[in-house]
Amino acid sequence: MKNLKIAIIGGGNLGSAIAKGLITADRVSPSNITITRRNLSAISHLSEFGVEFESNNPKAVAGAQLVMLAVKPYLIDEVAQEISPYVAPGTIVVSLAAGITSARVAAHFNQVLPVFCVMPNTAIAIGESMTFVSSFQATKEHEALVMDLFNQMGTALLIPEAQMAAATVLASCGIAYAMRYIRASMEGGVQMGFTAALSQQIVTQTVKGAAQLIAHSGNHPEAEIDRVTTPGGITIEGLNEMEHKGFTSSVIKGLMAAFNKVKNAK
Ligand SMILES: NC(=O)C1=CN([C@@H]2O[C@H](COP(=O)(O)OP(=O)(O)OC[C@H]3O[C@@H](n4cnc5c(N)ncnc54)[C@H](O)[C@@H]3O)[C@@H](O)[C@H]2O)C=CC1
Ligand SMILES: O=C(O)[C@@H]1CCC=N1
Repeated sequence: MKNLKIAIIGGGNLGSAIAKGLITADRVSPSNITITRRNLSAISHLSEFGVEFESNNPKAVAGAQLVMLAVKPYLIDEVAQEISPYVAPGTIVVSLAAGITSARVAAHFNQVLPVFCVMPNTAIAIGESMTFVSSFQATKEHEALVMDLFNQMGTALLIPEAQMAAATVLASCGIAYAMRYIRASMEGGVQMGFTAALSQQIVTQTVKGAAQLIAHSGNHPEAEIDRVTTPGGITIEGLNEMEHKGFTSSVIKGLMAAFNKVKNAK
């Protein structure tokens, strides 16, 4: 794994986060990772990690054993076409583009290649991603390699591609929805008199504790809520007011709006 040569095409938010995650996990040598972007100065901060930079995509993929496509979905066809003649036989192609099928990516290559759709979230930069993987034209060995790679940077699950749209919404977009809850709570904290910085510290630790409680116990969240909620007490006042204002319904409606968007991606 250390010697695996990886090209990351598109050093934006996700591509850079993956580069950092790979290096932090210490399973791939930084010098074996090449990251591309049209404007290289925008990713110069990654030089401290020891990765290679390249503005020429064909050069970056030549010699790579695994190529990650981390450009916006509307650029996937163009980039796959561009690199197709330079990709060595047997190269593993990982598409990170939300809403783009692996068959569509695979069709751009003039040879049969193992293609994976991989959907992480930005916590991949710190090894805490929830990542989904689906495979196309791949062997069990390819699957094991890709799963091993992404399991180094959080938790990876192999799923049928048909579930990828829902997975994208719940985990990849989901990290933004969780952040929005954190921000809302922080604003409440400021209104109650905490500084923004202290409010952030309090809410961050509280949300981390909540996530770890259910992760460790496997309990349903409502069982943990029951432990907090004194009958006729303070917590239930807040919970019920949030529900009167449509908290659960808002979250589900937001998820479904995102789900419809990703299912209709072009
Ligand atoms: N940001 C996220 O949390 C997640 C993003 N994704 C997917 O990852 C992909 C990238 O998303 P982001 O990183 O958010 O976008 P981004 O816009 O931050 O990054 C894309 C990068 O590709 C570069 N680029 C554009 N054309 C290029 C080319 N021809 N050659 C090399 N680089 C080129 C852009 O300059 C940009 O820096 C998208 O397809 C998105 O659906 C998937 C899961 C999560
Ligand atoms: O918002 C987006 O389109 C991308 C896909 C998943 C997370 N970010």
